[in-house]
Amino acid sequence: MVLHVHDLVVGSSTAPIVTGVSLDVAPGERVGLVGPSGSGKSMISRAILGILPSSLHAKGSVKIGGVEVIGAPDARLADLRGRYVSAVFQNPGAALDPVHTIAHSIGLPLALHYDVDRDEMRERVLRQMDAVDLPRSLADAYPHQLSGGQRQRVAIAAALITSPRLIITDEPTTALDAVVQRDVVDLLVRLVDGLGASLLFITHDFAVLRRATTRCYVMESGRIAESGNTEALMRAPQTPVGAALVEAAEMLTLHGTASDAMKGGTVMKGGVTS
Ligand SMILES: Nc1ncnc2c1ncn2[C@@H]1O[C@H](COP(=O)(O)OP(=O)(O)OP(=O)(O)O)[C@@H](O)[C@H]1O
Repeated sequence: MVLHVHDLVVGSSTAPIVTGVSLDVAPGERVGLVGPSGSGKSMISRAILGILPSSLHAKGSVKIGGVEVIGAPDARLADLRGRYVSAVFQNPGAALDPVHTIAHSIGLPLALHYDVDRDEMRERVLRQMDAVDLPRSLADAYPHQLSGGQRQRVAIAAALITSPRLIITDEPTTALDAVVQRDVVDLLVRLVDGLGASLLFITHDFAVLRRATTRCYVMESGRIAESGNTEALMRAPQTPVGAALVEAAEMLTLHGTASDAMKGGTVMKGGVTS
């Protein structure tokens, strides 16, 4: 297994947040973790990445590529995060450093974890920009000059530049409008499949999950309520929380209209569209 979570408990000294979650992600598999706001999805992703707030603790087992994460020393976790597992979070505007160029942000994981000379770094960054459909002319631009969709492409480029085996995304497209959201999800799926990597896609939105995953776990109040094939679960959810999330997704749609397309294709300085 690329990711094996067994009986994970996350909480503070007074309150449990995640209460005994087990889940698996196989090599090359795209798996969803879906649940209402506050159900504990982000705490699971943080426990997996070893970045829980200091007031919270984790018990149980989280193995990434067979390596136990819970209780592992920080240096080992940092190395694992750089080489084996990457994350893409919501709101890349906040995640990207405003004083650094796009090329710097994309190349940073490579610079931190591998010995790569300047010319090779530039070439790898430019190739990575091609892979996420960002024009090379943006290499020396700054995050504020890009649209939300372009910034999310920068975050994806940075997350994938080290060719990780597992990518964890936590609501990566929530801040984007429908058409840009669909394009970013499709791009992520294409790149993850191209790398032969695995994806754990965290969201509250089944409409997005259907595009991104083949199997999913539904969370409610810190535990897994049900799991199964994403399409099958959407056709026949077995729990009230599953049914409510599917119903909510049916009211939204990822098939954009002409007016969505107008909104999505925001023309940026230099005539670049998102
Ligand atoms: N530092 C913290 N200390 C104590 N409780 C916390 C802390 N951070 C979050 N929580 C609580 O943990 C619960 C789960 O939060 P979490 O962010 O994992 O939910 P989520 O399913 O990801 O929700 P959303 O979709 O809104 O991001 C919430 O009730 C939240 O209030």
